[in-house]
Amino acid sequence: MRLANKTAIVTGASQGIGLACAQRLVQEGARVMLVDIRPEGADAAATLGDAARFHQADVSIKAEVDAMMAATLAAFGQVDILINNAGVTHAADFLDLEEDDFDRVLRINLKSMFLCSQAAAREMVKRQSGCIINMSSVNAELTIPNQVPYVVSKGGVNQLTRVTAISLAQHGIRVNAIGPGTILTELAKKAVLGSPEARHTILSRTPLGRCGEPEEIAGIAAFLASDDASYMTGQTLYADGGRMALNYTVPVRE
Ligand SMILES: NC(=O)C1=CN([C@@H]2O[C@H](COP(=O)(O)OP(=O)(O)OC[C@H]3O[C@@H](n4cnc5c(N)ncnc54)[C@H](OP(=O)(O)O)[C@@H]3O)[C@@H](O)[C@H]2O)C=CC1
Ligand SMILES: C[C@H](O)[C@@H]1OC(=O)[C@H](O)[C@@H]1O
Repeated sequence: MRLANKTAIVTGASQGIGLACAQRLVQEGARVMLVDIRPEGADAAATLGDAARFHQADVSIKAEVDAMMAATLAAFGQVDILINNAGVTHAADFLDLEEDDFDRVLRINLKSMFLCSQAAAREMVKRQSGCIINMSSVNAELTIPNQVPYVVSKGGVNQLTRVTAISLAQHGIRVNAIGPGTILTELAKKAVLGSPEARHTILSRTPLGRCGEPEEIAGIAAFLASDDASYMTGQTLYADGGRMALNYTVPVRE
C-alpha cells in the first residue's frame, strides 16, 4: 500500500491505460478521481468502491479542468498525484491533414496536460509536495507517417515533462512521463492493430515479441507516484517491449 492516504486524479480513466492506472492506485491505497470525456467512467469508478469517484470533463478546456479540480477538492480535500493520461490520435497523410484535426490532437494530448498540471500544481504547492505523471509514447521519438499531430504532441509531452519538472522542483513536486509501446487498448486497436499486416509490423519491431497490457503501464505509474521514485523528476520511462532499443527488425513469433 505505497499510496495510503494519497489522493489522485487520473484523466482518460474510463478505459484502457487510464482505467488500469486508477485501479492500481486504489489497490495501493489511494483515493482516485477518475476523469473522462466519456460517461462510462462512472461505472468503472463504482466498481472501485468508496475510494473512487468519477467526474466527466473535457480536460482540454480550462473551465472544465477548473470544475474537475473543484470536484476533487470537494470529494477528497487535496490533490497529491495527477496522471495526465487522456489522449487521442488522428490518422491522415501529411498532405491531407486538416488544420482542425491537427489542432484537436494537440489540444487534447498536450495543452490538456499543461492545464491540468497547472491546476494541480497550484494545490500541491500549498502542501509543498506532489507528483505529476504524463503519458507520453515511444512515438515521442519514433514516428508514424500518417499520425503527424500524434507524434508531434508526444514529442511535446516529453519537453513539457522536463520544463514542468524544473519549474516545480523547488516546491517538492516531481514530474515524470511514461512512454508506452503498443498497448492493447481501443486506441491502439483502431490506430495500428487493425490488420494482421499492421500487427506483424509492430511485432517485427518489438524484441519482447508482444504488445503490452494496460496493467503493465499502471505498475510503472504506481512506482513513479510512490516514494520509491523520490529522487526521480524530469524523466520519461519507456515501457515498450524493447522498441526504443531496437534499430532493426526481429523474427516475429506469432
Ligand atoms: N494504447 C497504446 O498503444 C498507447 C497509448 N499511449 C497513450 O496512453 C494514453 C491512454 O491511451 P489508451 O488507454 O490507449 O486510450 P483509450 O482511447 O483507450 O483511452 C483514452 C480515454 O481518454 C478519453 N479522452 C479523450 N479525449 C479526452 C478529453 N479531451 N478529456 C477527457 N478524456 C478524454 C477517451 O475518450 P474517447 O474514447 O471518447 O476519445 C478515452 O476514454 C494516451 O495518452 C495515449 O496517447 C501511449 C503509447 C501507446
Ligand atoms: C496511436 C498509436 O499508434 C498508439 O499509441 C502509441 O503511442 C503507440 O505507438 C500505439 O501504436
